[in-house]
Amino acid sequence: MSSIDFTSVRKVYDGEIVAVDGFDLTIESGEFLTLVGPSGSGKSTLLRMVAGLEDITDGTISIGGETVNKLPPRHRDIAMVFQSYALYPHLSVRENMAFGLKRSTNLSDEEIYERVDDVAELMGIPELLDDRPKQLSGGQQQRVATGRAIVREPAVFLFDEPLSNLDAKLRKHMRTELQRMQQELETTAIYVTHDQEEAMTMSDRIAILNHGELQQVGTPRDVYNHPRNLFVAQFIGSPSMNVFDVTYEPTDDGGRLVGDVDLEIDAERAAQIEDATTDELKLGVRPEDVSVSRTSSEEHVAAYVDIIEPLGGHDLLYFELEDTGSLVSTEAATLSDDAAPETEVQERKAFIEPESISEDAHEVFLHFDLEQIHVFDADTGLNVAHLDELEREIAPSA
Ligand SMILES: Nc1ncnc2c1ncn2[C@@H]1O[C@H](COP(=O)(O)OP(=O)(O)OP(=O)(O)O)[C@@H](O)[C@H]1O
Repeated sequence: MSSIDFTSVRKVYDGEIVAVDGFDLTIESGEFLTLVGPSGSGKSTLLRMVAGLEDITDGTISIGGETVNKLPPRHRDIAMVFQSYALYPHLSVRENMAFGLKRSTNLSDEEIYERVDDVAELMGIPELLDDRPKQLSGGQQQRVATGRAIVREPAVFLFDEPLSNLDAKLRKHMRTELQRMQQELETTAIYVTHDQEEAMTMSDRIAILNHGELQQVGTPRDVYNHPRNLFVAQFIGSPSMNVFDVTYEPTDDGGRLVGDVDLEIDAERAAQIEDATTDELKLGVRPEDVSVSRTSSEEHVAAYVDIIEPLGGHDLLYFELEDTGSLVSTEAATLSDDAAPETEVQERKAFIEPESISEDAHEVFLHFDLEQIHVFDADTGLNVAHLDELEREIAPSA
């Protein structure tokens, strides 16, 4: 078990392409940390620098307290699992799993095959040990590739999108398997993925990257509920957070957000907004924090039903705002046929059944849960709830 420390890590390719810029992070021993971010944000570069497959332009990376910048990959005590499983086609599963150990340790054949048997048991593949890779399904090959990494008992696992070649169902299954395996072994792991659902379900913490810079690191719940900036807010969560352009107007007992929508806010949030660098703000609200009703109230936003996407367990509903035409998504439970009538959800659902969309009565009123809204400074993208925290970072002695 080993912690991993990144200190001011920077990577520049060809003297001009800045792939990673001033990356600072400590991954605790035994932690499962996922790196997410859009394509080109520097995830693979970071992973490859930990593995020793890429030079570090500036800064240091330490594993278990030892700086590894100049250490060759084979001395770093890491094992990497890639998107392509890279199994040797002419070797059996048993030989594939034993291959690395035979080359890099002084263990006897007997000890090596004993370890291979134990790991095959852990990965649920003992009956495949005599097969060749081409006889295996994608999921089975993935297990062998992971098993081959585990057999080496490394201090650190590095996963580079290991599930992206699998179909959706198998992916979910393997996600659970990898989690179980990691909990059992308690090996420090860095996992790179595009798939934010994978990140949310598997990780102890998630680090979100954009343009080579760390945007936020925290538990899945933390980054979802308290996004530090607009980028994180929109990147994490599916469907994405709804975002509106608004400006702020003070009132006697708080303030109002006015623009695409018009909402009253309390004094605490008003005080946060007053610290923003600009009057231009972005209001964010997650789909599950928007509710729909037929009746108007003081704090509502008038909208029209646009699209209904049935997703099985629930429906995803899209509305167009009456005044501005902005689209808003929200979620509603799908009703079973025998659900009690008169429930609020059923009434809501009945009101927006597709048949009713063409009728005049399809105007609805959206209510935002004011406790759950997020406000961002449009210039800096920062969540106004984090502005004072940022000031402390900039001027720690103040
Ligand atoms: N060998 C290389 N030479 C030059 N530029 C590179 C090299 N590898 C990566 N880059 C650039 O560095 C930046 C970060 O790339 P990287 O592959 O780390 O991103 P990523 O987040 O892993 O992307 P993806 O999700 O598409 O794999 C990109 O601009 C990319 O074009």
